[in-house]
Amino acid sequence: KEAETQTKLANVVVLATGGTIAGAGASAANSATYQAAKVGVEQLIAGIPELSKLANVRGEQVMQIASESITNENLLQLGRRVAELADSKDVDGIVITHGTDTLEETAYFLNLVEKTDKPIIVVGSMRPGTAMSADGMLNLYNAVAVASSKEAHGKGVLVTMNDEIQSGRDVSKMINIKTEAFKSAWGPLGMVVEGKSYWFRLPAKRHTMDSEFDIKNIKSLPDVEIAYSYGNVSDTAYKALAQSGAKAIIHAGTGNGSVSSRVVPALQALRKDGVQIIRSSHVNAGGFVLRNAEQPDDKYDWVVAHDLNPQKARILAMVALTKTNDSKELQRMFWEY
Ligand SMILES: NC(=O)C[C@H](N)C(=O)O
Repeated sequence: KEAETQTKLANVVVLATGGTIAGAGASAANSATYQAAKVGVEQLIAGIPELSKLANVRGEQVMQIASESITNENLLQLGRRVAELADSKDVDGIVITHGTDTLEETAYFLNLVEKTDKPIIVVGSMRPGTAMSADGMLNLYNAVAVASSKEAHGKGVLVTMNDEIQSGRDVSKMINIKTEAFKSAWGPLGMVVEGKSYWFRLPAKRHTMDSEFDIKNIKSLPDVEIAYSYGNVSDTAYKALAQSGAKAIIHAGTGNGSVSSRVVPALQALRKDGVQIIRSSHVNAGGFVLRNAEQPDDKYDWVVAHDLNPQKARILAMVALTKTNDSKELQRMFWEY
């Protein structure tokens, strides 16, 4: 009987990349002062014996870094490993443990390029495992629960933090000191409670199986950079980024992705030189940038990022530029993904 239930469990692979979920502090009181990326994947899994009731779980250490240091090469390496595992008949679901600082970028990247309907869950924690009320254990338990569930198939890359199931496309780190850190302007897709998931809505944007992008066809990612806007901003950063080889610049704009009159001439000139200009917004609760609102995008041949924040806009721009450098095509992709 025991053996029978064992064989029915889903096979879930935990790909560990580091972050605070693998962090360690000097004392249990250190919830904010600690070193990220210290604990190995075997130890993370062994720390939660209850996982064995949810799935057959095995771990792989893909890298061991704090996520603020992730590079495009790291993204590609992770993406390729995820694709290999997703292609394997022996794998039913994939969990990626990740630092929270760039978790939203990696989750969105995988959401765009992984051609699978198998569950891919990205998870992190706000406190290291050594701290009182550490959140990593439950977040990881929830990630494995969702990864091993039938209902999570075909819903794109997901993020399980603070008992919520979020779309990897929409979710963003909104605060750096609370365990309730990850939010989406459009709300979570569901909840996971005591190892069971409860769903309320589905992602509307193209992802995974329905995406025109495939990690297997992406050899490298082009240089896309972000320039931040504010009162009295100068055009120095924009020009410098273009000069250093950026193929597209994400304008992390004020409000509705608005552009200072001090910067507009430089952006017009850069576009004429072939650099793609993509207007996003750095407003905290989620921007909503529309074409030809605030700036004449049609006239200047600029692109708008719509509701994608600057760091997510950078991910889509890089992936999109592997296929096209046509601004109209880029804009279509920014509406569809
Ligand atoms: N909470 C965290 O995971 C933060 C850490 N700096 C990281 O992103 O790796």
